[in-house]
Amino acid sequence: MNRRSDARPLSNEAFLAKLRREGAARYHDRHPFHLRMHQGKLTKRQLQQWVLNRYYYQTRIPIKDALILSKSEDPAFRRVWIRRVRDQDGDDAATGGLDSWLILARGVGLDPDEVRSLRSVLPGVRLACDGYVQFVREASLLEAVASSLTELFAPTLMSRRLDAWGRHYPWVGSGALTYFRMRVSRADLDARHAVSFVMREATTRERQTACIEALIKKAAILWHLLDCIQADCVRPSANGRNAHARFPRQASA
Ligand SMILES: O=C(O)c1cc(C(=O)O)c2c(n1)C(=O)C(=O)c1cc(C(=O)O)[nH]c1-2
Repeated sequence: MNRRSDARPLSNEAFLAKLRREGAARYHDRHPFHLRMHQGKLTKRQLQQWVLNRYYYQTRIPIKDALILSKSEDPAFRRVWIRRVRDQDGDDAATGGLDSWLILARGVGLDPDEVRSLRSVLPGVRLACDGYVQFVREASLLEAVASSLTELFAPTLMSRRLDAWGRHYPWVGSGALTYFRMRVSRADLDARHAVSFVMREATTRERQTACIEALIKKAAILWHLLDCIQADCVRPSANGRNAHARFPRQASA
């Protein structure tokens, strides 16, 4: 990694191209668990395990975004960024992203209260998501914003996911997929705002390098989350069938 302070900053075009290249190469759309999901190869229980564990990630998002808010001295920045907290928490108890995720949980046959309780979240998933919050807590505002740039790749993944779920898992029902539908445009909007901030603030090569490293770190966190889910529920058992360890309660209705 080039840390020389006399290296000239990349142009915005070259910097953004490098962010895209480094991020895309590591983004979790390529993870074997996602590939299996998109090919329709996940069982109902594996899909449930993903939904249950990913909820923990969702609950960390508004917390890390509140940390980012607290790092900014700029009302204009905060005015835009605070929308991310509201997007997840909603204006009331039934309108936010977290609630949409619980509708998804019910759609895949899970008990939303069980999911909300977080008590069945895998330890490794907890560590990965807490690692994201910890990173943002300790990072500069610029690095923290740069770490959100995995969202550059999220709209394409959401569209692919919507298509795959409609095709391969029709039993889930289209109404349960509102969260993904909503994220296609929201992630795009969020990423655009984050990109313009990063382009404006990363004025030296060192800062640009720190942004790229932050994005790589975040991509690794998302990847590790899926590694944990896969290790728990996709690993082959001795007789060649998938093992389903420690499974949460099913929805009663
Ligand atoms: O389902 C996904 O694949 C996925 C990926 C990402 C991402 O790429 O960071 C986010 C989300 N979902 C998401 O729902 C979300 O709210 C979100 C916020 C952030 C962030 O870092 O600020 N990433 C993501």
